[in-house]
Amino acid sequence: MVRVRAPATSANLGSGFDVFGVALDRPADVVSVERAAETTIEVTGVGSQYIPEDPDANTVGAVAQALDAPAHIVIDKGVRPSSGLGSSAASAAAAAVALNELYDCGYSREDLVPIAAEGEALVSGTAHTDNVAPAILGGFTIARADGVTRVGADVPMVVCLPETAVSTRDARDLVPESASLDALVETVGSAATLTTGMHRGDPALVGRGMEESIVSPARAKLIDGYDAVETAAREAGATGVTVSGAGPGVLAVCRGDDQRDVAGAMVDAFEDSGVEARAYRTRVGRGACRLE
Ligand SMILES: Nc1ncnc2c1ncn2[C@@H]1O[C@H](COP(=O)(O)OP(=O)(O)OP(=O)(O)O)[C@@H](O)[C@H]1O
Ligand SMILES: N[C@@H](CCO)C(=O)O
Repeated sequence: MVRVRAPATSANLGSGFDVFGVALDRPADVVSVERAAETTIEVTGVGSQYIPEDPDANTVGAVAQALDAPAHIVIDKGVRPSSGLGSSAASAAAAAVALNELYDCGYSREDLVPIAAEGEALVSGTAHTDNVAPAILGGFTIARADGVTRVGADVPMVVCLPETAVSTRDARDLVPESASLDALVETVGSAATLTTGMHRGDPALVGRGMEESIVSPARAKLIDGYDAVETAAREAGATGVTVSGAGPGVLAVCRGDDQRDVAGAMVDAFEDSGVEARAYRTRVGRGACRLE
């Protein structure tokens, strides 16, 4: 048996829609695989009641098929589905790494990124790689059609998760089909600022670099209390706040000593808006790893 842990991830970071992603040091999924004649799946853990065990409907089934690696697969979910924390990607990334070892397929970590993205195509309609890339490689990743660039980074963050669900497929329908040149210029400036901030481990630059006005404002409307949560997080010291992935999770970048205050302020602001929420104090973390 091979067991692999793959972390939650936050995609987009505002200015990098479908391109940027970070691995978070928690929460995470753990996937165990054993050789079998045909693929079967068992799901336990957070939100498992919402996750299909049919291999044709689960992201790990798509990965087993892409690798031609049938297995009995047990998924222990730590990352709640439809959260904006790359739940579907965490399982797919862990399965890709585990099945690659189980069957000695010999793929590199980079090779496994588009294979794991087959799971994203299954659940969201597009094989976007911005969650599976950091889930497999760790750190901050820049995912393009021609490959992934990884930047090691260490920046404190808070992700606050309201007790509501947003499907990535539905949230993708809200993304505008076109944008003005002004909005594009702002986004390019932000993306460059964010990338430099990740290189330097500078939370102020990363926070400023998340600003954009094309995708996140449209999606924030799906999250009850979003504006109050953003204001509260900034007042508590966050350098930047945006929708995590497709939402409803909200991502805030912190300096470090203010992480507890930011987390508390975000939970309180959600609760003042009538929404239960929990916050994770986390940082940019490592990618999928084998467990003994
Ligand atoms: N192994 C899996 N883990 C989680 N969700 C899965 C899995 N397999 C299939 N799904 C389905 O995928 C959907 C959740 O994926 P979705 O992309 O909407 O959320 P997410 O991964 O939490 O968010 P985001 O991609 O925005 O970070 C749910 O409908 C769920 O049933
Ligand atoms: N880039 C994707 C990430 C979702 O996980 C989106 O925002 O739709």
